[in-house]
Amino acid sequence: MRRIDFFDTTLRDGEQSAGINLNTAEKLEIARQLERLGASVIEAGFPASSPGDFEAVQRIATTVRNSTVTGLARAVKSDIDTSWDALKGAEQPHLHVFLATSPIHMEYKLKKTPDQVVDIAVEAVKYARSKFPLVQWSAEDAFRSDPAFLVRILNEVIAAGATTVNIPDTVGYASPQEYGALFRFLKENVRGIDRVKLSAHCHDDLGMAVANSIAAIENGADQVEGTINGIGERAGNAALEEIAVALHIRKDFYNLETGIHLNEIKRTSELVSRLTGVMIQPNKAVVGKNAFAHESGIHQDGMLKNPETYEIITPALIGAAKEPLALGKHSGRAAFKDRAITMGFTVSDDQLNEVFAEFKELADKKKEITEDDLFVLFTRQQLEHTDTPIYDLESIQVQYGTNNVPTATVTSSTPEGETVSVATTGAGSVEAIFNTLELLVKGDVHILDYQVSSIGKGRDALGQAVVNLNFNGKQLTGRGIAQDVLEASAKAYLNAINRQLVRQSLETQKELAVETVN
Ligand SMILES: CC(=O)SCCNC(=O)CCNC(=O)[C@H](O)C(C)(C)COP(=O)(O)OP(=O)(O)OC[C@H]1O[C@@H](n2cnc3c(N)ncnc32)[C@H](O)[C@@H]1OP(=O)(O)O
Ligand SMILES: CC(C)C(=O)C(=O)O
Ligand SMILES: [Mg+2]
Repeated sequence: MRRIDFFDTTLRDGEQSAGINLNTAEKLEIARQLERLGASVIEAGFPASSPGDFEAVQRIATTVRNSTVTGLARAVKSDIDTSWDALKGAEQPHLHVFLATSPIHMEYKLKKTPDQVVDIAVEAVKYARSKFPLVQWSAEDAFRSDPAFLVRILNEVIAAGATTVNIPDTVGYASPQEYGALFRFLKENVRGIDRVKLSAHCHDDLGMAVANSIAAIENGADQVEGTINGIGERAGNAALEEIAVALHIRKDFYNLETGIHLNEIKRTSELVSRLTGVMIQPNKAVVGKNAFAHESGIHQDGMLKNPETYEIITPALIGAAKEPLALGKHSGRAAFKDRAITMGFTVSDDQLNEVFAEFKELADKKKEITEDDLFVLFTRQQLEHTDTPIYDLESIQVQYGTNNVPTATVTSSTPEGETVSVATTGAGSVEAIFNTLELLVKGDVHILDYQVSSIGKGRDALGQAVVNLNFNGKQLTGRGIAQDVLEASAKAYLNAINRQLVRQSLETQKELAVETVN
């Protein structure tokens, strides 16, 4: 049976979504889960883009063993060298190098003639192959490129040693029929195309990314690229879970295999949603909370008589139906560790002891510990473990009354090691908190977006706040969780700031290390 490889770019193109920034611990958790999901290739980041991305790619490359790990590079020697340093520890070092081929990108963005673009692409692929056994070359904005020029440059990069060639619809402009026809045309006209892997990479600007990816498969693509939950730049990328499930449910029609473990889909989707802070729309295909909810009487009647009347996918197929062991204040470490592993976390014994103590404290406060509560405990422990001096919220007090001006008082330790108390007012309680934190934090902060939601069900559910802000010119997302949404909001604000402080400290350490070597 013909096999389609799944190339997951959640950690690279997915992270390019406005407002998402994942640190190394978060990226590693997602990468491990993608490995369990059965992704053939995991694009872990863009090593030359920042020290943080370099570190994440390097950690993932040396940790993941059952998926090929790759990183993105421009057709520039220094990007390729940096990527080699990040990826050389991988089981099978793989580089993804790209260069735009459409007239508009070549003329206005690259300021190069088509001849120069061919030369640069060939040189980059040859140089990459002198280091990497596997090199994927992507023709950025391929769909808006001249097909004859695509044939020419693909002939050349394949001759130069590319092992995969990718034909992206970078701006999500294609229709399924046109995108499929382009793949058929390239299959028929490019020299040596059957010796390399042919890949499709679609964006969802017109809502056709999944349909276009499947059209490419129908016309000869060996690999599809996309992200979990379809996250990505602008309207996002093709949602890999939708492609995998569509190929499985319509196996009668497509007769293809993918290597994707479908029962890991739900867990992967939730992990990505929670770590990126990007909620899944309830009616989203496959992983939306309503994807299996039957609400109307006629549908419910049909379901009771025969579930197949209205259900073409079962929750069990994507791993959504498994009932976990209940955890509460009487539970011990064994069940707790088992649940951590089931939920996709990798915890050392020391980490486990630390989180277990927090779990017991929470279990004393709450009737029922839900999977959402546990998720918060595991991620908080992993994400806030840092030696970098940061802001650490000690207490918060908010005075609110319909006839008073809301006032917040915050006490926090600062990166300088002092404990500071600050108070000020705002139009509402949240604004008072944010205004107070603005006085506390050294630097320029602007709030861009703010959302609160409850985690789990019931009156004692935890509150989650997500704050998207600009700190000294950097766009950052912070999350905070607490029993009270006001405390969660303050924590989310400081979490965003602290993430940047940790990132800066990492960059300084890297620079010092380079200076020492030189
Ligand atoms: C379709 C895609 O998703 S492409 C991937 C997009 N992802 C990202 O851009 C995220 C990571 N990017 C970054 O961190 C930064 O853009 C960097 C580190 C790569 C480069 O930063 P800077 O050196 O400041 O350059 P800047 O981003 O302003 O401009 C990009 C430069 O790369 C050039 N460039 C763009 N694509 C390529 C390519 N594939 N190969 C070679 N050069 C390229 C541009 O023409 C521009 O060159 P110019 O400065 O001579 O005009
Ligand atoms: C870097 C390339 C593959 C890309 O993301 C695109 O063209 O959309
Ligand atoms: Mg893309």
